Amino acid sequence: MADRLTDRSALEPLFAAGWALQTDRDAISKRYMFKNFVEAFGFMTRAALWAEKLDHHPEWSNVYKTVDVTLTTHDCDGLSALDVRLAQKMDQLAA
Ligand SMILES: C[C@H](O)[C@H](O)[C@H]1CNC2=NC(N)=NC(=O)C2=N1
Repeated sequence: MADRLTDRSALEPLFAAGWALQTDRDAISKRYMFKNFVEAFGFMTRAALWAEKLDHHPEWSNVYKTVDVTLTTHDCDGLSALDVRLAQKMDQLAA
């Protein structure tokens, strides 16, 4: 079971990389834009395998070449270190 993130400084590099805190819940979101649908769906496929490996899963949606991602930890009802890890991994995969 993941613990709620107490050291919020871990989020600063993610804000610099385009992630933002949601206003209505303890969650971070980012919009990824790709060249086309195949690039967007390829990203989702690779991210899904990492999500499964980390046993931590995104809330996300895809329209054509746009992927909207929200990360939070349902088990602790807020952000945990797992969200930071998955956000970093997704940024690597999208680069
Ligand atoms: C039983 C299972 O490991 C848990 O329910 C995991 C699965 N994936 C998860 N993903 C996310 N985002 N939050 C969770 O709390 C969570 N819990």
